[in-house]
Amino acid sequence: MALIDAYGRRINYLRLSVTDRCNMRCSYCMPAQGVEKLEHKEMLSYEELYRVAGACIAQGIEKIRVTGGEPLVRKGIVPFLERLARVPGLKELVLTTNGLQLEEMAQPLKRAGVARLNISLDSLRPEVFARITRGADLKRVLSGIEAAEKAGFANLKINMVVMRGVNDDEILDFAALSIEKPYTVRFIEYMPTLQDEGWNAQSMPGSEILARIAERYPLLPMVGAEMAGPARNFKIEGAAGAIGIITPVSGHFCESCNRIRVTAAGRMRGCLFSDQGVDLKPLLQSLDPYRLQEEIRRIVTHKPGRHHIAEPEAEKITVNMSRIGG
Ligand SMILES: Nc1nc2c(ncn2[C@@H]2O[C@H](COP(=O)(O)OP(=O)(O)OP(=O)(O)O)[C@@H](O)[C@H]2O)c(=O)[nH]1
Ligand SMILES: C[S@@+](CC[C@H](N)C(=O)[O-])C[C@H]1O[C@@H](n2cnc3c(N)ncnc32)[C@H](O)[C@@H]1O
Ligand code: SF4
Ligand code: SF4
Repeated sequence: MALIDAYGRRINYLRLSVTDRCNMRCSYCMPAQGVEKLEHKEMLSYEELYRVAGACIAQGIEKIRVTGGEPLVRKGIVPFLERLARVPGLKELVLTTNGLQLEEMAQPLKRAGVARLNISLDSLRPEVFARITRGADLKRVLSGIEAAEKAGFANLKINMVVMRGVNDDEILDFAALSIEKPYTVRFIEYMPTLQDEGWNAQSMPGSEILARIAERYPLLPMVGAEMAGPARNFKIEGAAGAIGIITPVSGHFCESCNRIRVTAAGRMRGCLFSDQGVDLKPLLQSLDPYRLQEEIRRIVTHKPGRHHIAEPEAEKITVNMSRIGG
């Protein structure tokens, strides 16, 4: 079965946020005081998440990315992933993490059947990293990345949100990382999810990021893989890894969007930047197993064509990234 939306886009990728809790407080993701936490009963249980994932896979989802908050802080995550990885029809189970717990968890995640990891890392300088994350220890994340490599995770992706005046002076250092290491280092435009004053001044267009890298290193364009996310990829000649640019603000990739989301509060939504969605909890109580599948199809049918975040006259909505999962 295939899920096709009103714009003819094939939806085969689910981003599943398993918790709103996080052991970092990145400045671009949450306000300094943090965000109001969900109560445990407001979140889906693993059993419920498993049923939602199963219903999505039965409808045509082939790739699930587990995210959060920080997915690795939820107790029992490894057995849950192990069970999820075995659902027939699921081609790829992948995870996005801040890397803080990978030193201990990389091997168990590999054994559980997680195919790939994307790791967020916004600075290679301890003080800058601590400032952006409001206190996290860079060393632990770097050891976590190493542990992931040792555990056998190939094609690690490193996600860097570029912020002008904060970490843009490290763009070339991150690009150089892709020369030595077989990682795909991805530069992400800062999105106005918090509607914070001055985000526009900090958000750096992908074209400028690319130009800075291309000035120093010749870049070769690469072809995108099937079920790939939103990045455009390049390679520095002779590099072990690759470079990706994700431009949700300056050049949105909505026309090729292939995803739906489930938030930590158990809402399925069609678009990162739209409030439209459905509360899955009552559907999971229903005795009719087809109601959940019908609602998944309805969300896909009504999926918005695109976001309008870069348009000054558009309605401004605050997007709680740690609940939605990015
Ligand atoms: N605007 C927008 N941004 C997205 C979307 N999906 C992911 N992102 C952002 O892209 C960045 C990277 O996301 P990841 O969690 O690594 O997922 P991905 O890029 O889909 O990963 P791959 O499947 O490995 O390509 C994060 O900043 C996300 O918030 C999307 O559908 N719309
Ligand atoms: C919400 S986090 C959840 C997973 C995990 N905690 C992590 O940080 O990788 C998922 C992704 O969203 C990205 N993100 C959060 N807020 C963002 C923003 N305002 N602009 C761009 N990317 C953002 C993060 O950099 C991260 O790569
Ligand atoms: S959810 Fe991810 S991006 Fe948000 S504060 Fe936590 S580590 Fe940072
Ligand atoms: S903003 Fe919405 S439509 Fe555009 S790529 Fe993201 S989820 Fe898809």
